[in-house]
Amino acid sequence: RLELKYGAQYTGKRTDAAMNKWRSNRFGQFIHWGLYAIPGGVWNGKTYNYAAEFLKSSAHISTATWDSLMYKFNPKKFNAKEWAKMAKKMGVKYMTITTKHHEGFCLWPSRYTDFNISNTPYKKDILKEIVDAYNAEGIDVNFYYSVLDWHNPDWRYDIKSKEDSIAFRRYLDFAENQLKELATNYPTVKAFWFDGTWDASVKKNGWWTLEVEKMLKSVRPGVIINSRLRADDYGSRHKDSNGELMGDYESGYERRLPDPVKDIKVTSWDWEACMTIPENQWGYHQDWSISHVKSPLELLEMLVHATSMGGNFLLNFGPKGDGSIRSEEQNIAKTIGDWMAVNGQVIYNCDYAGLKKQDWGYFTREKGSNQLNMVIFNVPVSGLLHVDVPKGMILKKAHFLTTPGQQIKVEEIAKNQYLLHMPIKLYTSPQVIVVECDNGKENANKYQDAKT
Ligand SMILES: Cc1ccc([C@@H]2N[C@@H](C)[C@@H](O)[C@H]2O)cc1
Repeated sequence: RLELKYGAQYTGKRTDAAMNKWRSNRFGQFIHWGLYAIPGGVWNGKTYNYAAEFLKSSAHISTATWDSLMYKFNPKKFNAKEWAKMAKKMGVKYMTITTKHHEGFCLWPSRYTDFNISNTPYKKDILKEIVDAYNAEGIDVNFYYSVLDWHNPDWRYDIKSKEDSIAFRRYLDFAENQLKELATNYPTVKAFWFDGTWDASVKKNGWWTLEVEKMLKSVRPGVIINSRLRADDYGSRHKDSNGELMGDYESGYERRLPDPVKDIKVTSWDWEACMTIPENQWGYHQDWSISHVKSPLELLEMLVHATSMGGNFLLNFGPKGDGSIRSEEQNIAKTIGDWMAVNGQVIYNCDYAGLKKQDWGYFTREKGSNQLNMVIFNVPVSGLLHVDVPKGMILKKAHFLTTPGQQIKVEEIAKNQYLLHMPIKLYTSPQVIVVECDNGKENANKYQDAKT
């Protein structure tokens, strides 16, 4: 093991109330909203297929031109309460919003830069309106903050000279001041989601990433920090040079999920996957015909997949420049929300159940419960749902979550193997079966292993 000054500060999962709430939330709404939402991926009549929040670079727009978009930011259709109501109906328990993305524009009236909401025609503290509206709906609010900042002249991608290190040190002070401002002025913030930390300049300043984590936790005790902020003494990110996870949860899954077999080890730490609805658009893009747009059921399966592996799922919305939410996103919120209203108990406060992944879908289990949840996406033509149980686990009764009176046949077919007999019919939404189980029982060894 290497002696590290800026490595992981603890090992294992945090079990304090704030982290237990973060974990039990499971389902969150990501919101990417900034000046990039105004052009929405189109510049001088040309559509750029790359991520809309990168239009400044994909369309080679000068900083002066891009920054002048600030004078056009005046979301006439913005209504924080409507956003929060839609999120509530979708069934999210938390929301993470871009306070400042790579463009450097701040949604809050920061006293450390004029490139902020107070100098737009909108003027008001839009971040406060959003935080208050979501909190009023009982939804926790987390802040995304990009360390990478295209606007601030002190930003550096690498440190190649004395001037670079002097300028970048000014930048790090600026960023730390902004973060302290956010943690102080928005006291209900529950977590910070850092992005834009992959460049050499940040990797060479691992000390700063630990200083920021400590500062935020002293200003806002219990606050949760993602691993993506952190670099250690040797520039190792997310996990330190001893392989220990830094920050409070792993945030390496972006537009992808851990494999239920190959990546099963993620079940031993906290993690979150963030996901776009199109193939790769975080900010609003006018033309979603340029890539696959995930259906509500595809996204719902990802949410269940994440819960089944003990992780959170953060689904991204990109509001338009005028503050309205596009119809595809409204539809997804409604469809997922309708399912969550009936089946949310197999997501909220649920975790990895400890069983082997099966083709028909996913297992989840509520902490300390003797009830096993089975969420079925792929109904077998036989109607027979195969279950392999760990040694000592016995399956007893089962029923569809929505029809507790109607038993589903549970048949033990071999040592630690069961079949559940699912009625064969057309199902048009993911089905949930709850199974009463006993642990720590010795199975009657009535099954003979073959000799080979
Ligand atoms: C190469 C690359 C850089 C930054 C990103 C940002 N991280 C996501 C969470 C979004 O904020 C995206 O703009 C994505 C890809």
